[in-house]
Amino acid sequence: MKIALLGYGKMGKTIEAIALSRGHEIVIKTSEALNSEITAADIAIDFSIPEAAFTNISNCINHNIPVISGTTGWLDNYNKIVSLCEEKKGAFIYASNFSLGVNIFFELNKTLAKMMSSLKDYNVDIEEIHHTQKLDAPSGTAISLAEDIIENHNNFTSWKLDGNKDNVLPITAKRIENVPGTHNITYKSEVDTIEINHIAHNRQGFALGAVIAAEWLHGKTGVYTMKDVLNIG
Ligand SMILES: NC(=O)c1ccc[n+]([C@@H]2O[C@H](COP(=O)([O-])OP(=O)(O)OC[C@H]3O[C@@H](n4cnc5c(N)ncnc54)[C@H](O)[C@@H]3O)[C@@H](O)[C@H]2O)c1
Ligand SMILES: O=C(O)C1=N[C@H](C(=O)O)CCC1
Repeated sequence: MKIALLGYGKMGKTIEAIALSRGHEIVIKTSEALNSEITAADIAIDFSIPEAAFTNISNCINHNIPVISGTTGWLDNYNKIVSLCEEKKGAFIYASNFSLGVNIFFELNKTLAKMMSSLKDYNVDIEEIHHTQKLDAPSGTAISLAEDIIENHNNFTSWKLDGNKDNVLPITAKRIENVPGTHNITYKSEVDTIEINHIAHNRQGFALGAVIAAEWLHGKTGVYTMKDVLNIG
């Protein structure tokens, strides 16, 4: 496939290497708003910044280019993209985390939340740790994990960064040099602790998942998720 990389930072460069190794061609790579036509590409992969994602994705859909987005921190506009995609009969996948490991972790998190739902002696919290250049907090992955706990556990109605109220699931965000992405979910009582975690060792897993999603989406129309791509859960 001819791929446009919208965002050529840490993730864009990792995706480029994996896409080339799988026989794809990079026809556009940009680290700023695109001036040239996107139509040279078969598909676009957006890993840019929160302020740019909505425009980048809309531009692709308006030009009938299928688009994958891994950019986090723009989801207030997600429903607008879904509507645009339906109107234009476009193709779109967003995932807060494209790695296979995290998508398995998402399923574990839902199952654990269901199992813990009636056990009132446990306090739950989510901790995410990322590198110091990350622009958004909490991470998109932590928000996905929180939304899945809220849906599957009776005790919570919302989440909050550093929250400490009943019925509000607290998320803690830490920033440490060079950490690619760690997520810990902890259920703690007076007598014991149950913890599940996912630790990314590098960015390869995110990038491979994004390229696999692009290969899967090419030739389809509609709005999909990584659950559709990986057929898990
Ligand atoms: N979904 C996932 O699996 C996953 C994994 C890792 C990172 N991310 C997300 O991907 C995004 C990028 O992460 P990163 O680590 O590569 O960041 P980065 O800062 O290294 O790269 C972002 C790049 O986007 C460029 N940019 C700025 N404005 C732009 C515009 N209008 N159009 C295109 N590019 C523009 C910047 O110049 C920069 O080169 C972040 O939102 C991050 O949270 C998601
Ligand atoms: O490095 C980042 O930035 C990451 N962003 C995603 C998120 O916000 O969850 C995925 C993990 C890495």
